[in-house]
Formats: sequence, C-alpha cells, structure tokens
Amino acid sequence: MKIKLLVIGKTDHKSLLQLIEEYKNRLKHYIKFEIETIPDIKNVKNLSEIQQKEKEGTLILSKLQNTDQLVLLDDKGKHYSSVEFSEYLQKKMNAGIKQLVFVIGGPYGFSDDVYKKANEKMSLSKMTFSHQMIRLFIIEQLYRGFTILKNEPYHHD
Ligand SMILES: C[S@@+](CC[C@H](N)C(=O)[O-])C[C@H]1O[C@@H](n2cnc3c(N)ncnc32)[C@H](O)[C@@H]1O
Repeated sequence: MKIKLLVIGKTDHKSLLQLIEEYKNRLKHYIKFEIETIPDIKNVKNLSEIQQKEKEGTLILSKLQNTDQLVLLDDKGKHYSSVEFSEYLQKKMNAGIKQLVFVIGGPYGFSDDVYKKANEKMSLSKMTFSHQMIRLFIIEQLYRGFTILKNEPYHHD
C-alpha cells in the first residue's frame, strides 16, 4: 500500500517545513509515502467561500485515481486513539488497498462534491487546526501508527 497526503498550498513556515520533512523521512522507512501539493487558487479575494471550496474541490478530485481510498481530514470526522489508528492502518494494508489518500481541506474546508466522493472522514481532535499545522500532525500520527505496529518504543500509553 502507498499513502499520499494531498494538501492545498505550499507549507509557508520554515520551521513547520523542517518538522514535516523530518517526520516524512522517518515514515518512509515503513511505507511508500508522498505529499502532493495543489497550488493555491489565484485571485481568491474575488471568490466567495463556496466558490473557493468548489475550485479547490475540482482540483482535489482531479488528482484521484479510481482505486484510491479517500479519507478526508475533518474536525467533524471519526476519532481514533493512536493505537486504534495503527489498527486502522493494518486493516487497510490487509484489505489490499493500493493507495490511501488523506486530504487536508483549504481554509474553509471541503466542497460538497469532495464530501460525496470521500470514503470516510477522520478527525484528529474536536478542535480546528490550520490547514498548515494539520500536515505535521497527520504525518506524525502515521509515523506513530507504524512504530506501534512494529512494537517500537516511540509510543507510550
Ligand atoms: C482551517 S480548517 C477548515 C475549517 C473549516 N471551517 C471546516 O469546516 O472544515 C482547514 C483544514 O484543516 C483540516 N483540519 C483542521 N482541524 C482538523 C481536525 N481537528 N481534524 C482533522 N482535520 C482538521 C481539515 O482538512 C480542514 O479542511
């Protein structure tokens, strides 16, 4: 199985970028992982929130393969503990899924079309994080999940 993280807009904070790189490199020891960045929509100031979400949504959907399993990161999604998340990853690998795609929405979240296409919604907290910060959090949780599956001493309950 491969895992892709689909995000909108470049990571603009240098220190956040460094941490993302660090955890991305750690994660790559366990699974094929890539981050795909959709460029920011131009002239957003002239667009309503709905128009921006729809434009971003069209771009998100254009990046997907038919066989992809689409997981939206969404503060209203399902909650997992880190151990449950590791079991979730194991189940996906056992199910023979080719590519698991986690998507992070733009500043206003996802369009209706993206919600319709999604296989599931996953929340990392009841709180809302910025679309930049959440990149690091999901990558760290993926890394943590694989260390749990390998019984490595990173996670402590
Ligand atoms: C600033 S938030 C968007 C908030 C927007 N009001 C909404 O309804 O989704 C930007 C993106 O970060 C991600 N995000 C933020 N907080 C999250 C959380 N607690 N769990 C999972 N994803 C989250 C989601 O992908 C969201 O689309």
